[in-house]
Amino acid sequence: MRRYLIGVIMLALIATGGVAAATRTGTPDITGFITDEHGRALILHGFNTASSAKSTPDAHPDFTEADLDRELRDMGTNFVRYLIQWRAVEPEPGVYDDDYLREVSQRVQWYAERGYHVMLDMHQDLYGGHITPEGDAGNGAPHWATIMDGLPVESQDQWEMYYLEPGVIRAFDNFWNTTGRHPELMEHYAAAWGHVAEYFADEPAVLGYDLMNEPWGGTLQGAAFETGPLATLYQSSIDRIRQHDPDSWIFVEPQAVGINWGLPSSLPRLDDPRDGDARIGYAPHLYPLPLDLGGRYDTDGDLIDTTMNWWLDNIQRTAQRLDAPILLGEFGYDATLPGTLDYIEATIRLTDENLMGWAYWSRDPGGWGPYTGDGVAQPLTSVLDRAYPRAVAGTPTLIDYQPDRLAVSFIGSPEVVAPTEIYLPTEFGSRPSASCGDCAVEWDDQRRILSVTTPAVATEQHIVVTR
Ligand SMILES: CN(C)c1ccc(C(=O)NC[C@H]2N[C@H](CO)[C@@H](O)[C@@H]2O)cc1
Repeated sequence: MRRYLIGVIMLALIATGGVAAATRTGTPDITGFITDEHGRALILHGFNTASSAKSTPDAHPDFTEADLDRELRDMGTNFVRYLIQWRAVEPEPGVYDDDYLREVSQRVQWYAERGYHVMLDMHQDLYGGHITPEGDAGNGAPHWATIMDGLPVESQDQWEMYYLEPGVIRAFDNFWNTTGRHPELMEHYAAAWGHVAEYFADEPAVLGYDLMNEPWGGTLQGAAFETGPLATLYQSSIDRIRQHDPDSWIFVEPQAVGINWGLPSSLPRLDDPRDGDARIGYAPHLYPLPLDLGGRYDTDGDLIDTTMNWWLDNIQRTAQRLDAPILLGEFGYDATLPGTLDYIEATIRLTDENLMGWAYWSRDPGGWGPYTGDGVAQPLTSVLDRAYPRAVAGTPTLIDYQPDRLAVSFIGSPEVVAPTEIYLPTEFGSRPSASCGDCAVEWDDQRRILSVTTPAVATEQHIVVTR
């Protein structure tokens, strides 16, 4: 049955022109970079932290400062897609819980003190916890915004199937105002983002905001959804954020269904009213359909590679339309299955080749995660512990990682005088050497970061670090 489904999907993807990208050649289609306050291009490596925030009463992830120290020591990450919940931000209509935001801020400080960049993800799955009386399915929206008009939600063994329940579809249709009866819900959501941005506008560690996790259009799907209420919500949220926060990056996601798998998105370009260059980022997720159907990279690797290339071509096409840099907001799989570590490595190699950052799904303990529930490191940590350029003093043109060396090339800039920072795992030893032409090199053995200062000129710079 699974093979049949995969065959049908291949035909569908071929029909949509996806197969045209099966054999990618040439230089990557780069649509800009996420930059820091020094003008450096950021290559972000980190985790979604954490799925547990969906169900904890206080909406904070089960994650401690010691957990972060372990992650930094073991994998040298510099980024977090940090899950927050609308239910906690706005527990009653127009009433914001600043105690919750203060508690979020305390956790943001953990990251700030360790040089991380934080993206706040207004996370939802299945609309919200109030789609079932037990609160055991969805997460995100508060009770007052969950309007199902009495339609049923039957218990489901597979969590994704809740999305097809009449009550859940109606909750989404009321939120998107597809019913025409609740325009206030999207207005509340955008205003909540305005309040969050007002709270964090002066927090330098907060890189930006991911406006909605994996949007679902209810009865409205595809282009009608993405160019309709989804674009409307994004634009009103951007406008609300920019009333308080002129400089943070604002990230948008396509609808999850189809695009996670490799199909094209119709998301339209959005306007950033800030002074200066737009700071809108595109943050799609990657879950190749053959894996979603229960495949494994050791047995279905060729098809997975093909769909990953379709995914790449389609997200780059959307990013060009949005004129936005790409950040892979989620990817991951059951790391206890044969082949998964090779899949994860292949995904990270794809992000290197296309000069994009990523957030692994997720930081939670368990088969997909880097640690067991007892904090014991899993083999996944070794795959994710990989040399990479955290910040680049210009426009990156190459990231080429091999087990014994890392090559980074970029076009320098007179406006960027801060050094290029490269994280090196312990395999590179405590005295790594770099060839970098006319440059100055500084090694921080504690943080395992090599700082390379190159001429601030608009010529191509090449750094090669060897073990
Ligand atoms: C039917 N719909 C709308 C649907 C189905 C499946 C996913 C999904 O697997 N998403 C991938 C991962 N992302 C979330 C967190 O953002 C995780 O719970 C999923 O494993 C999303 C939407």
